[in-house]
Parts: sequence; C-alpha cells; structure tokens
Amino acid sequence: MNYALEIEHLSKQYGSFRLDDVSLAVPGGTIMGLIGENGAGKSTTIKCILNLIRRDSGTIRVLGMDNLREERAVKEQIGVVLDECTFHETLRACEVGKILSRIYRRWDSACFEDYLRKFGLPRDKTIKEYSKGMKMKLSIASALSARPRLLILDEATGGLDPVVRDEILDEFLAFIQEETHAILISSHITSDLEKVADYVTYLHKGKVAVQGAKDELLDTYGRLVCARSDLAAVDPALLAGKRVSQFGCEALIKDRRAFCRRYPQLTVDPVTLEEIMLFTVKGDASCAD
Ligand SMILES: Nc1ncnc2c1ncn2[C@@H]1O[C@H](COP(=O)(O)OP(=O)(O)OP(=O)(O)O)[C@@H](O)[C@H]1O
Repeated sequence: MNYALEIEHLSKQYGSFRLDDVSLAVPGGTIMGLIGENGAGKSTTIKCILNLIRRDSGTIRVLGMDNLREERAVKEQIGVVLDECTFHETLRACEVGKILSRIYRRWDSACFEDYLRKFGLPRDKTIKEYSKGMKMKLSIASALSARPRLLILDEATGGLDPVVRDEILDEFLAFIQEETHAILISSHITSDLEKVADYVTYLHKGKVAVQGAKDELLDTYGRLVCARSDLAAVDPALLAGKRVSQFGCEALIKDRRAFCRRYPQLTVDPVTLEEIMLFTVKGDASCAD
C-alpha cells in the first residue's frame, strides 16, 4: 500500500508527559482522524511530523521520504492549518495570495482565487475585518492552493459553526479524491471525524489507546447498559471499560457480535467515537466499583 504518512514508534518526553511509541499510517486517498483528550499528545505528534520539535526516537515518512533526511522535499508536500490564523491582521486576502505565491513553488493563484470566491472571502478586506470562520477558511484556502499532497490540520475546525464546518469537510473530501492526497486531522469534534475520517487514532495519555478503520471500530465496539448484577456476571476480558454509578452500569464492549453470542439476553447498542473516548478516559477511574 502507498502511504502518504507513516509514523513508527514515535516517542518524545516533555517533563512528566511522554508521547510513547506512537505508530500510525495514512494511506493515500484517505483521512486519518487524530482524537484524544486535552494534553493527550496530538499537537506534539503533529509538531514532530513538521519537525518543529525534536523527537527522542521513531521514524516519520511523508510520501515515502524521511522527514529528517529529506526535510525540504517533505515540506513542499505538506499543507498545514493550525487552530489560529497565522497571517498578519493588516493584510488583505489578495496580498496573502501574492506573498504565498513567492514562498511556495507549486502555488496555484487560480485555485486560490477560486477558493476566495467559493468561500465568500472578500479579496480587499483586511484580515482583522474577517470573522473567525472567514480567517479559518482563508487558512484552508491558502494551505490547499500551495498544492500539498498531505494536509495536516490541528484543531482547525473548532469554533466554527456547523454550516461552515460542513462546507470545509466537503472540501476535504474533494481533496482526497486524488489517490496521492491524504489528510491528518486532529479534532475534538468527533462527530466531524465520524463524517469524514476513514481511519481513527485515539491517543490517551501519550499512547495509542484505540486505532483502526473508523467503520470497523464503530461496527465492532458496542455499549452495554445493564444492572450491576448482570455486569458482575460478564467476563471482564470482553470489556474495554465500564462505568458504574448510582443510576446503573454501562460498559464498552470490545466485540459486540461475540458478546451477543455469549450473552444473548443482554442488549448491546452501537457506539459513537465520543463514547469510545469517554469510556477510555473516564472508564479507568470508575472501574473499581
Ligand atoms: N513546549 C512544551 N514544553 C513542555 N511540555 C509541553 C510542551 N508542549 C506540550 N507540552 C506537554 O505535552 C503534553 C501534550 O500536549 P499536546 O499539546 O501535544 O496535547 P494535545 O493532545 O494537542 O492537547 P489539546 O487537545 O489540549 O491541544 C501536555 O502535557 C503538555 O503540557
């Protein structure tokens, strides 16, 4: 398989935090969603890909190129959108286009103008006159007009209204129609990732907690709501987490089909990515019932 991004055994120590042995691979033509609680290590992973910080160990390849040894060639292939617009507030969109055309070898001015029109971004307004959503759309238009093959977004859709987010998600889906294109997107808005991601990596406390094809994860995991006595009788090896409260018991089931064969009297519901995350974060704490 041709991978747009391959990370193997990435580790980085930051004081008491450790990004620990993270591996992930994003095939061409796909979107990988990177999820995890605040401080889980998502931005640290992205900074390592971009060589903004030094890793302790591990390898990172972008379109088959080592991101340390072939740093310049790799940078030309990556478009980045961070959670804040990085352009100077006094610039106008048309000036941003001119500046970037001198920086990026593969800059496509016609494509940039198209995005300005499509996203409803006035060319002659200064960025300080733009709303938050407009600034984010300008950042995305700029990243895409540099004709990257790998687009990396770090919390770039947070703070946008659902209509703007939907419009942007559609652009991402259009971008990956090209087989050599791929996207790594970190987001707290798991419903967005449920819409567009092909693969999901869930980081928890610096480690990969759950990883796989999104449809497969959603199809395999399940949520059991039952009485305390029912949960006590279930084989703990089948559970990925549980929450016991005064109102009842819930458990995250690793393989809902296997579970239903063994316990046909118990009902297992489908889960969302958010529930998988919540069980992993909060489930640990309430397991000792
Ligand atoms: N420059 C730094 N120096 C020391 N520690 C850092 C530095 N940058 C990040 N960290 C620590 O690394 C850990 C992971 O941070 P990171 O920004 O990667 O998390 P995140 O998953 O992106 O979180 P969020 O969703 O809040 O953006 C945190 O504990 C953070 O305090």
